[in-house]
Amino acid sequence: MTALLELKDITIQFGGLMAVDHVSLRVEKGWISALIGPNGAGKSTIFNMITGLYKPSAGKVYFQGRDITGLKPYRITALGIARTFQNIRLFKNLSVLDNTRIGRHCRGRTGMLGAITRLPGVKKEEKEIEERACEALRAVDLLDKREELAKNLPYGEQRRLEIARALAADPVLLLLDEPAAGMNPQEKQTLMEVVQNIRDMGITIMLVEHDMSFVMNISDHVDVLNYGQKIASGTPQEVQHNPDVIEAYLGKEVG
Ligand SMILES: Nc1ncnc2c1ncn2[C@@H]1O[C@H](COP(=O)(O)OP(=O)(O)OP(=O)(O)O)[C@@H](O)[C@H]1O
Repeated sequence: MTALLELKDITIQFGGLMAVDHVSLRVEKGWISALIGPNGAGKSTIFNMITGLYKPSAGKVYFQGRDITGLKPYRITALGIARTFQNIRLFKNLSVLDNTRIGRHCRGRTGMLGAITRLPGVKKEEKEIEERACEALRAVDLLDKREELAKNLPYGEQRRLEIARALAADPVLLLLDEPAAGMNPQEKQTLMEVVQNIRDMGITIMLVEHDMSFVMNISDHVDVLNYGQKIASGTPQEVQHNPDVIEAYLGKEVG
């Protein structure tokens, strides 16, 4: 069966550095799939190749069976892949709702001219954008904060707002880059519930995360990278007991 996302032998070099070295992996529809590995292993670089920010020097990215290698980021978003970034990228002085609406612009039809000239379709589209943005906020449990300015939200909620913005693009696959970074245990618990809720909405999730207990608790599948190479793949339990994985984490307990 065709995987929702499939990387085949993707490779990228930066100067002499092989940042990602012939990595193949699959993400099946409905999974929460994690990509883990020590610092500098190549995890974010893989996200950047999936989303079109970097073009692999070799290998292919397939999404829903279609070759999307090297497509522009906006085309990849339009095909159904949305993402968050490691660092917070909100418009701090805009409301929570407006920040979420921005995520929807890739689905807009009427464009700038329509908005300026107030063509009949615009009002309908604006209403639809607002409805979808509210659905995304509900999914991350922030709907009651929609009128707040983004900068007034506590840290954990700002990170959930970023997820809402990505959700507003109506993704089939959502990529989360270190979603739990910097969160306290309560914020992580809420995030875990939110991620599971999003999966239950039928959206497949791939995440990069350093917090091993978060990863091991939430994931259906884990791929492990070290120095740009894939060293293990399987269920959380399988990778936790894999000697190569234990060694990559320098004997630290994984999980
Ligand atoms: N644009 C770039 N130019 C040069 N080197 C880069 C670039 N992007 C990433 N690298 C290098 O590629 C390697 C992999 O980086 P990447 O950010 O993908 O690692 P990571 O696994 O996400 O690490 P972390 O967990 O610390 O975020 C690192 O050695 C990094 O310095």
